[in-house]
Amino acid sequence: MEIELKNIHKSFINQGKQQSVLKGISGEVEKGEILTIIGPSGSGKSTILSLCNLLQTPDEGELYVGGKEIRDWDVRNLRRYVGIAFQSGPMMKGTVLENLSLPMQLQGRTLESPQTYMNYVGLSEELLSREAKELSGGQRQRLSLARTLVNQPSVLLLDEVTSALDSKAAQEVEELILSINKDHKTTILWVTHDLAQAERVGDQTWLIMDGQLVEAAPTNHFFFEPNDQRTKEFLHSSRDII
Ligand SMILES: Nc1ncnc2c1ncn2[C@@H]1O[C@H](COP(=O)(O)OP(=O)(O)OP(=O)(O)O)[C@@H](O)[C@H]1O
Repeated sequence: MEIELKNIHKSFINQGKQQSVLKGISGEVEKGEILTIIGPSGSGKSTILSLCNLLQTPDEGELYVGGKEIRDWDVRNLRRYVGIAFQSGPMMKGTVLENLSLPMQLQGRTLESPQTYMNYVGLSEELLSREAKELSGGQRQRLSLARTLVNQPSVLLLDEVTSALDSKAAQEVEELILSINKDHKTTILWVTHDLAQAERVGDQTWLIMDGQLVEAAPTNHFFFEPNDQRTKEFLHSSRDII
């Protein structure tokens, strides 16, 4: 098992009040599997991702990554093992090469053959000397994925990585992610608002509502024959909106 959550709780203090955001989440993700995580806005999906690479720590419960409890991981090693990419593909000031090299630079190393990474994600090598901020949304997202790949992560956490892109770029980035999964057996936890995408790419799907895991099932099963009434209602109302 690559990821295992056992009764995970997480609260935040917001405006002086304690807000319980995850209320006892338990679930498992196998090595090489793509888990799609769906649910209403504010239900706790991104918080689950943030626990898996120690951007946050759980208040209660156990979380195993690669068989090791999250609190036993050295943060720097964990972040090499678990890569994360966000909606906007955030870049620092500087060239594409500087941005791509960042993970190595942080380890005091140099990135060998940046061209290989550029080619892999479908970016021209000529872009290496350009300012990263000048890239289009789709190019930035490709670069952001390339940057996570530099560490050869076993797990990738994806938070709405295609939702800011036009449909062509979104499709291309989606295909890129599927080939990363296939080529490297990377385990992927993929938060998305796009239910059609969750259905297309997932092996397993979770529905999170109000900090609880309402339903976890193989993706086909989840979309065709959901068990829980709340899943049926969520799928129904979301499809109405689309
Ligand atoms: N670092 C934080 N500090 C305080 N509150 C937070 C923090 N991170 C998340 N929250 C709160 O936790 C709740 C769940 O947030 P989270 O981002 O996990 O939801 P989500 O399901 O990913 O939402 P969305 O689909 O809108 O991205 C929200 O009410 C949010 O305000």
